[in-house]
Amino acid sequence: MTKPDFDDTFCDGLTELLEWRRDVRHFKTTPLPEGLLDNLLDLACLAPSVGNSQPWRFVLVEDPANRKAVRDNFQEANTQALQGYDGDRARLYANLKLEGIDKAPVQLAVFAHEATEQGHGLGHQSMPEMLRYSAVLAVHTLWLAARAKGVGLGWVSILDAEKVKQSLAVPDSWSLVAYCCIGYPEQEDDTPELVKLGWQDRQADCRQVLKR
Ligand SMILES: Cc1cc2c(cc1C)N(C[C@H](O)[C@H](O)[C@H](O)COP(=O)(O)O)c1[nH]c(=O)[nH]c(=O)c1N2
Repeated sequence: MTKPDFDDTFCDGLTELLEWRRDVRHFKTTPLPEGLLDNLLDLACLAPSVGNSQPWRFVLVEDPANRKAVRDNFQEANTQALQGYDGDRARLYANLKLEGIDKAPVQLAVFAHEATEQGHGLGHQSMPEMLRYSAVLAVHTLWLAARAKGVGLGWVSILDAEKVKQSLAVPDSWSLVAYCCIGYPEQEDDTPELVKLGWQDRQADCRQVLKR
């Protein structure tokens, strides 16, 4: 491959991509064009991984019964989560939409294969969580690649992960990292929904670095 030249125009575009990547919960039902999901997954697989283990495992959730199981799972976990809040915070939480499982045309569960032999154990023997972190990076790469094509992704984690594993009949050695709702967003924004709805502002001092 010819070495690319990441010129200023590219860098400005990359900045905009990072600024305009959103967690999407409101989707159009329009399906993705043929081949686009495969293309996005190919790009996700370019993510870095501990020992080059590439431990991400993708499950495309298409069966309506499985989608319903995940939706029911979310509703139960979300009801429990709500009980952890009181007063105004509880009222605010109850009004948040925290998943797009109802409409997203593509639903993708991402797992980390915790027993993979790929990578020969390099880099995660003392820190086993590195395999899960590697799968997280695949999700983030997918998130950005999707946004670059105008496709939104919403990460759902308000779930009982073990029940998701059972519903989708995946191997025991896989752990759930993300349940991704994917599709065209109803609207685009440069501000996170949780900021707009008053749940959590962006930190003013997010660049604060301790020096030791
Ligand atoms: C690990 C992890 C897990 C979740 C999320 C993100 C990440 C990184 N986010 C999305 C999260 O709320 C969102 O990223 C922030 O609010 C910031 O908004 P933008 O992603 O910048 O739009 C998320 N959102 C949601 O509505 N339901 C969820 O269960 C989760 N879970």
